Parts: sequence; structure tokens; C-alpha cells
Amino acid sequence: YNSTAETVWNAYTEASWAYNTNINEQNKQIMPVPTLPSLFPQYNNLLASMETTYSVAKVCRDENTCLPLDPDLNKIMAESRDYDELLFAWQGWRNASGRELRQSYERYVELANLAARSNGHIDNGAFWRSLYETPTFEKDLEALWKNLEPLYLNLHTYVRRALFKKYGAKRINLKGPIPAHLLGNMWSQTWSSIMDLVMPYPDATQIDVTQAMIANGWNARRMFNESERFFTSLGLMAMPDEFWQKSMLEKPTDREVVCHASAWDFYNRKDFRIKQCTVVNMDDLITVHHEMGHVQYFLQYKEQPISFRDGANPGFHEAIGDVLALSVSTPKHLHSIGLLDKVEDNQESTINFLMSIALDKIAFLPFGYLMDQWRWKVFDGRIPSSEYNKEWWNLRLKYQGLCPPVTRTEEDFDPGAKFHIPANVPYIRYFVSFVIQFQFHKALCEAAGHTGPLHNCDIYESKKAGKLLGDVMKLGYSKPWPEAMAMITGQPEMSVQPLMEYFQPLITWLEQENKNNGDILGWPEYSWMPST
Ligand SMILES: C[C@H](NC(=O)O)C(=O)O
Ligand SMILES: [Zn+2]
Repeated sequence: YNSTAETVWNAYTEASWAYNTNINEQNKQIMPVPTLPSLFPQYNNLLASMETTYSVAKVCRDENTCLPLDPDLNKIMAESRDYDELLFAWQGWRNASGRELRQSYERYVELANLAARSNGHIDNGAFWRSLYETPTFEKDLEALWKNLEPLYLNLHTYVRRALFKKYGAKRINLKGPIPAHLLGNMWSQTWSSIMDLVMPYPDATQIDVTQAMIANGWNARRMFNESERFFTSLGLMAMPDEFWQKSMLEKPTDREVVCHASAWDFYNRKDFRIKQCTVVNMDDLITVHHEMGHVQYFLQYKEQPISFRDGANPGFHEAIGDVLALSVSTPKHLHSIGLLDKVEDNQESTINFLMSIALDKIAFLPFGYLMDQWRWKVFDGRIPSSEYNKEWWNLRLKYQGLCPPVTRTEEDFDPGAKFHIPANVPYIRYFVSFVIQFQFHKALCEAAGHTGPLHNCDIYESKKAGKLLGDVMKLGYSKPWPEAMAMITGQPEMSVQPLMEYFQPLITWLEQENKNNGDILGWPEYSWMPST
């Protein structure tokens, strides 16, 4: 089986790569040709066409200026502070992507459930959850969220106050949800792009790495080289030559591609690639480490039988790169690679630094949690297609405290405006990753002999930390993930304690700040919407 599967999976992956890096009819046909005797050629075709619709969608200002998501609309969402310009990009993207996908998605749900049932699962959501081999998985996740919710509520209240200062009372209700297009990101999933609006201490150290990267002439290749250097500094593996020859590290100018970053295993133990439309900024430097973490995992488990060439659970695979990025993001490390001119070790700089990390890591948690809450209910029928968008916004309100800036209807299909929905990529893996990556970080910091606050830890050059991580990656999917968890952290469970420890100084500061401002946590005026 192993040798046959290697051949067949390699062929399919090559065909899929050809299509993802050059979207055209011919490559699409080659991909659904059932290299695997697939029962569902129409299923493969439907998946390909949904991913194509998403990846080629553009928003036109006028007949000769049409903007793709990557990099143009993402840049507007991150940098514009003009309420109406942000609304143009936000609404335009949902019209061009989500709306166009609603019909296909309804068919996809039927076929995905059919495929899952043909493999013995009650529905596709059950199949996705089965990969965690944890009977109490949903209960465990809810318990993690309940522990994290107070942290998110404090951040939400603080950011809402800052946006109130910027956009005023007509657009921000201090007792209501936040309009979803003002958070610096197309999906409001990470908020670090609005750090300038929420900076706790503007006179203290502020980490604007993007300017430094540009000023120091960084390019995509440099970003990947820096990431590789961090991995090898831990005694982990360098990228094989084929990686540098065959990866797509920048957006081509002569063809359509799927820009959403991804890492690829070609199942021949030699060929591993990343496809990323890299932009020179801090966000993408973190993404580079995220994707390189996937390739490191591929390299570490490549001698496993093909059935075990996967993460201990999907969350493990998403966490590896992010763990290293936690070290790279420290002022100390950024200074050592010439991206920060001075490191100040005082309370104000610490709060600024923790805020910049929290705007990505804490802000993300409710989004990471709700994405598959919505899909699990779609797959098991609790959310009928007639309520796709209503239930999506109910979850966005319940967990993220967001509201749409303009009225939504069932003509819209806002979940379809997020890559993973049309691309059939599960998402709870990122919620799991954002919790366990702090457990891994704490364990590796201890192995590296770090003393002092967890948020200052940089495991750079620690061979002990590298060995701890490498030994677990070598297992791949061959052992139950609690065993892998225990190998790293000394205990088998997911826990929010390391995350809370990391952010403790900020938690204290946020609680005090919100009290000083007389602000409430949450959004009791839940039906409020901004006046258009
Ligand atoms: C968090 C998730 N990361 C990824 O797809 O690699 C995302 O981008 O939405
Ligand atoms: Zn990933």
C-alpha cells in the first residue's frame, strides 16, 4: 500500500499544484480526472470551481480598475482609516466571492456528507472531528473557550473604545457590537493592523517591523531564509534544494493562482513546497514561519508510513510554525535581526508589545472557534441553507461581538468570503493551535533554560528546545495526540494556562483600563447597527 499510495498521492498532488499555481481550464480537467478512482468526479469539479471562483474574484472601482483580495483589498482593510473606503472593500469582496458561491456550496454540503457517509461517518462534520480521536472534543473546546472568553471581552471593550475615539458615536456604540469592517482585516480575525489606533503608550517602543523590513531591503526570499535560519538554529532540518527550486514564493504577474498561503507534501520524501503570494510586511513574516512549520513537520515525519505522515492532530500541524514565530516576534529577537533599533525593558513597552501580540492571538480565538461551529451545524442539518447567513451573523455576534456594517440577507453568503469555506479546509485546527502553541512555547522555553516572564522568551539557537519539538514531529500521526502532548509538556491535555500566563500583564492592564474608562464588557445592545 505504502509504495502504491506514494505514487498515486504524488501524481494527484502534482496535478493539484499545477492547477493552484496556474488556474486554467486544462489544469482543472487534469486535476478532477480521478487519479484516485473517485466516486465523485462532480465533487472534485465542484471543489475546484469553488476555489477558482474565490481565488479569481475581484472588486472593481470602475470598468478598468479591478482589485484582487491579495494584495490590494487586504492592503485597504489593513491600512485605510476611511469608514466608507473600508465598506467598499468589505462589501465588494463579499459580493464578488461569497454571493457567487452560495449555490455551489449547497451542492457541496450534500456531496461532502455523501462522501463522509460512504466512509462510515454520520456527516462531514463528524468526519472532520474524528481526526482528533477525542470523544469529549466538543465539550473540551467549549471549556477552553469559557476560560478564554473573559480575556477576549476585555480586549473587545478596549478596542471598541479606541474605535469610538476614531469613528465617533454614530458608528461605534460603546454598549453594542463592533462593525466588522473596522478591525484591520477582511474577516476581523486578527486585529494587529489597527495597532496604531489602539496603542496603549504611543511614546514607548512600538514595533512597526514592516517599515524596518522595507527600509532594510527585505524581500520574499530573505523572509524565507530568515525563517529557515531559525529552524536550523534549533538543530531542525534545512529546506532541501527542491524546495527552493519548485516553491512559488511570490504572486506571478502572468497568470491566475490560488494566493492563500499553503505548504505542500508531495509524498515522495524529497519534494516539499510552499505557495505564498508573499508581501514584505510583518503579517507575512509570521505567515512565512507558519508555512515553514508545516514543511518542517513534513521533513521530520517523511520516513513514517504514508498513513502516519500527518500531524498528531490537525492543530499540531498548525502550531509548529507559530511557536517559532512567538520567539521571532519578541523585541529582543527583532532587534537581533535588525528590525528593531532599540529594546526597552519597561512596563509601557511590555504592554505595547503584549497588545500587538494579543491583537492577533486573542482576537482570533472566537473566530477560530465559530468557523466550524457554523459548518458542523450546516453538515448536520441544524442550519438549513435558508438560514446560512442569518446563523453566520448570529455566531459572529455571539462569539466575536461584531455586526455587519450594512444589512445582510440570504442573497449574501458571507461565510463564502473566507477561503477555508469554499476551499473545504477545516478550521477548528487553528483554535486548537492558538491554545496549544502557548503550551509548546512554555515547554520549549523551559527546555531552553529561559528565566523571567514567558512573553520575553526567545528559544533561538536552543538545541534542547529543537530536539523536544523535533522528536514529537517525527511521530507524525503514529501516536495518539495526548501522548505527543505529554512528550512536550509533561501532561496530556490542552490547557489555556500558558496562554494566560503569557498575557497576564496585559490582562491586568486591560481590566484596569476598561474600569478607568467606565466601559462595560460585552454588547448588551446586541441589535444595534451603525447608521449608514
Ligand atoms: C488562521 C488561518 N491560517 C491559515 O490558513 O494558514 C487563516 O489564514 O485564516
Ligand atoms: Zn497552516
